[in-house]
Amino acid sequence: MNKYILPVSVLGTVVGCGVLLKDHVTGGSCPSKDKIKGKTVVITGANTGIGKETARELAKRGGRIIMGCRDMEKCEAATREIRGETLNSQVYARHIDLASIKSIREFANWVNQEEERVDILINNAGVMRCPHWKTEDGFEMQFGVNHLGHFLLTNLLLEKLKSSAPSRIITLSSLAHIVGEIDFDDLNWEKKKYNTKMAYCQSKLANVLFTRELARRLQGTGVTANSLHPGVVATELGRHTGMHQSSLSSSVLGPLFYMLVKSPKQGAHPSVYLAVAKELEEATGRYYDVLQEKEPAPLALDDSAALRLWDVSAALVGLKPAEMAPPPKEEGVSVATPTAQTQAQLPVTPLPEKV
Ligand SMILES: NC(=O)C1=CN([C@@H]2O[C@H](COP(=O)(O)OP(=O)(O)OC[C@H]3O[C@@H](n4cnc5c(N)ncnc54)[C@H](OP(=O)(O)O)[C@@H]3O)[C@@H](O)[C@H]2O)C=CC1
Ligand SMILES: CC1=C(/C=C/C(C)=C/C=C/C(C)=C/C=O)C(C)(C)CCC1
Repeated sequence: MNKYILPVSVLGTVVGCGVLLKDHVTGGSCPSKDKIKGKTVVITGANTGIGKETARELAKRGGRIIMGCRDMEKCEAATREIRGETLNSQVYARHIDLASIKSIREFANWVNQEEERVDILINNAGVMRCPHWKTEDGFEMQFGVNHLGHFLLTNLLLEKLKSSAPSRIITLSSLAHIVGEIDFDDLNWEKKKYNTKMAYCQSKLANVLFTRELARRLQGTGVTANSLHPGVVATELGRHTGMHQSSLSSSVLGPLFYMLVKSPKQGAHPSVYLAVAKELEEATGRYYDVLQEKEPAPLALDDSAALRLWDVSAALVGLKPAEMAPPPKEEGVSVATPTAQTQAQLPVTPLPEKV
């Protein structure tokens, strides 16, 4: 046996437990008690986990909550539960599948037509370490749902957010962004061997870079954009990791994990804080590690990568220049015209005709 394996494992376990304990201790309560009566919240992936607890807390604080989910049975069950508990009747279930451009456009059209305002958009839905699946439009699933889906949704709701200003966009990233890299030559994992962990990390780095470029484009509009890591939270996110199938996990590691990590209710505190706190009304372009503003990883501070990702993402999802946040005035024309390089990134499956 390699003599380093034992000390490295022990050190890894100690550091890992330290991170979990720190999260557990610091995730105790939401620092803001501000209410949001009269405000409308759109939140994705709200039928379970962090999203459901965020929706519940924001409903308690008086908001009108639009829960965007892909499984309507689960979504309606969650809205019934939240309405019953909070006595807030303005909690609604609406269909959105972030793995489908068509579905995202239908959801956004519905919100734009039916809702008077959107004050808070929470890009919460996520998928982690799934097999090498593709979205309806041919994108690698984690990049497609976690980044591209929210990129498109956010842009399609921007006019509504601007007309409701001051308003806020919150995107759930992860500490996992630190190990992520954006492979602009193969965003969809078509050329190299699929690595499901690194695909998740790439998508979470994309969340931070997207937020950075979005905040830059939204300067002066009254719409802010921030991203966050919610801590390590016991949710269904690990459903594709196989942990629940292993007997060691279910007998020993599972219960230990649940004791150490945060509950979904605690995991919702950062999203709620960024959504409601009066003192954060002008905070934008920031990354929060749980409740603390932190500098993200060096790759997440790369403005040219953020701009390039915006450009490629717009081309991939077929977002027209008139539909997206324009670059700041001094830069002139939109950067999102497809170039030879972005064309090369287009999915194998053709985009739907009506985009
Ligand atoms: N839990 C943790 O420790 C951490 C979580 N995060 C981030 O927090 C966010 C919330 O995750 P969490 O609550 O933990 O995970 P869960 O798996 O419990 O919840 C994820 C939600 O996303 C939804 N979702 C997945 N795919 C799609 C899709 N194609 N269209 C619409 N909705 C979809 C799920 O719907 P359905 O139930 O139908 O599958 C579910 O509602 C994610 O962005 C995650 O990356 C970041 C760091 C740590
Ligand atoms: C432990 C465990 C689970 C949860 C795993 C989770 C919730 C992992 C979270 C991952 C993180 C921290 C992602 C960061 O971006 C299951 C599968 C529910 C079943 C039982 C064992």
